[in-house]
Amino acid sequence: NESPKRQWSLKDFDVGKPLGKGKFGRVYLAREVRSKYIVALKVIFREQMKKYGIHRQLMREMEIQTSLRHPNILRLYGWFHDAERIFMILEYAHRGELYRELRKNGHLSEKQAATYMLSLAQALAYCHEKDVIHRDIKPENLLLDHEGRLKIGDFGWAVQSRSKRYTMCGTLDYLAPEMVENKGHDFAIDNWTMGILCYEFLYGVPPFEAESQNDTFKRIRKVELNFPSTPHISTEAKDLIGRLLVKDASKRLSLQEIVEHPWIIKNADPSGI
Ligand SMILES: Clc1cnc2c(Nc3ccc(N4CCOCC4)cc3)nc(-c3cccnc3)cn12
Repeated sequence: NESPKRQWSLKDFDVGKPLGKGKFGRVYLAREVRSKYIVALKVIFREQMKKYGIHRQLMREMEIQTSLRHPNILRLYGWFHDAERIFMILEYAHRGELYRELRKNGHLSEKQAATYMLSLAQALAYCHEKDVIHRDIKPENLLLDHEGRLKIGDFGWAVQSRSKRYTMCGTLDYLAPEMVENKGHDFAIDNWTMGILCYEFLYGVPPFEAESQNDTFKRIRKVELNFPSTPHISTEAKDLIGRLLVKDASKRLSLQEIVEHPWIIKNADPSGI
């Protein structure tokens, strides 16, 4: 039973400190005045939207994120606008960006990495069931709630479609070969990205990082994957990464196979924490 979509406005919120800057605007801590409920308020300037021509993409993002209900997907409760800004009322992730945790500790334990991989696989399986390809799962878009549970935060590049997509998106390090070679891509794109993320969770750096953009492209195209000797990572973890970072998209492990992989079964905490 849907709560009636009420019309929100800025006067319904006490706006607090900025939480961070996104690409097209800022995110603020805010409290809904009547319920005292804490939310994150993402503010995007119409000027910026026009300049980057992201109006359609933003509307698509909001349609998509509003319709998704999953413990590992950040809720979008609603939105409103005034003359110069669009406001998105988002679930507040109390422990901020997973990125910060990764930078603070250098790399994650195998148990923590496997737990986040399981949460991601379950969230993406849910998205794919609803024909949503996220395409931009990178640490900056991953947030942690008050219990440390992973939340996919930003659906900025998500698309709702079955057809192959051609728009270039994502940070270089996360681009899959089919995107670098500008072939079409589909759901398997998120599986490639999970391989990149798993590697980065365990080693603290993405696998194809290189001095120049060109070198990164070359390493991605050749899937030039090597595992440093430290930190020591289990063979099962390397096996999972090796089965995701596969050039032929049709040969990558499916989300279901990720969930059933021995390394995940052995190390992931099903509670997501
Ligand atoms: Cl959407 C959305 C929902 N919740 C958040 C959030 N939450 C959040 C919580 C806590 C801390 N702090 C915890 C103590 O140490 C200092 C940081 C930061 C962000 N951050 C961002 C964001 C966006 C861009 C850059 N940087 C952060 C977006 N968010």
